[in-house]
Amino acid sequence: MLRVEQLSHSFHNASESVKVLHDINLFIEKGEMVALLGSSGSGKSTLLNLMAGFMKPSSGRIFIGDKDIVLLNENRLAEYRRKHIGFIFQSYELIPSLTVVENVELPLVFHTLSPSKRKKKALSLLEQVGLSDKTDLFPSQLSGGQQQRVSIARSLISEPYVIFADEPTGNLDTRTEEEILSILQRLNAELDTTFVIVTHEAEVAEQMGRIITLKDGVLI
Ligand SMILES: Nc1ncnc2c1ncn2[C@@H]1O[C@H](COP(=O)(O)OP(=O)(O)OP(=O)(O)O)[C@@H](O)[C@H]1O
Repeated sequence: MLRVEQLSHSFHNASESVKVLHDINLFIEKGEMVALLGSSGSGKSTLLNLMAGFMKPSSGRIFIGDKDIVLLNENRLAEYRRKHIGFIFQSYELIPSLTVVENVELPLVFHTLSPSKRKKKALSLLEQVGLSDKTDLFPSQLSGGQQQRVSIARSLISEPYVIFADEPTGNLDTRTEEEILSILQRLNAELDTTFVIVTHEAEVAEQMGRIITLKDGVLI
């Protein structure tokens, strides 16, 4: 369901062009939970950002389902991302002025679903991540692990084909990391949502169904 073919990417600055991904090919099945493992600078975030449609590759193809997202123009790509792709960031990226439930509802603002149905859905997801008692608080009133659980609920609300997570436990202590990983594993099993999780920690990667390793921009 997620297929990358001959993907390469270079960054250009004033004087030079630096190639950071070299001819990447990979296939991820629906419902898989995959770790993208590699040391700092190996190109993990670049690959994730390309697959999530945050930027365009220098060359290659990225199919999500049967759609090559590289061919979409900026507007179409933004719409596609909003409807079909979920994202979990290391630093949560919640909106501080919105409550927990409003943050979770946010990806559905352009959706045709009525406000009451949106809220119902958000509350149900917050229950699934164990935050039913925090729905009307603001992000600053939550711990890091709780904020990450809000962002997990938010990533699921549009029922995306795939959720990309960039070092989702990078800011958390070991015990909270375990909690977050077990929530992701449970959601993966229960909802059959596909997860691609970037990490530089082998212990985190070992808890996923499959490990894809990047070294110096090459899959090994
Ligand atoms: N916008 C950019 N402009 C120029 N070079 C970049 C840019 N973004 C990333 N790079 C370079 O591309 C390479 C891969 O970076 P990337 O962030 O994908 O690695 P990473 O494996 O995710 O690293 P980390 O674990 O430290 O986040 C690095 O050498 C980095 O310096």
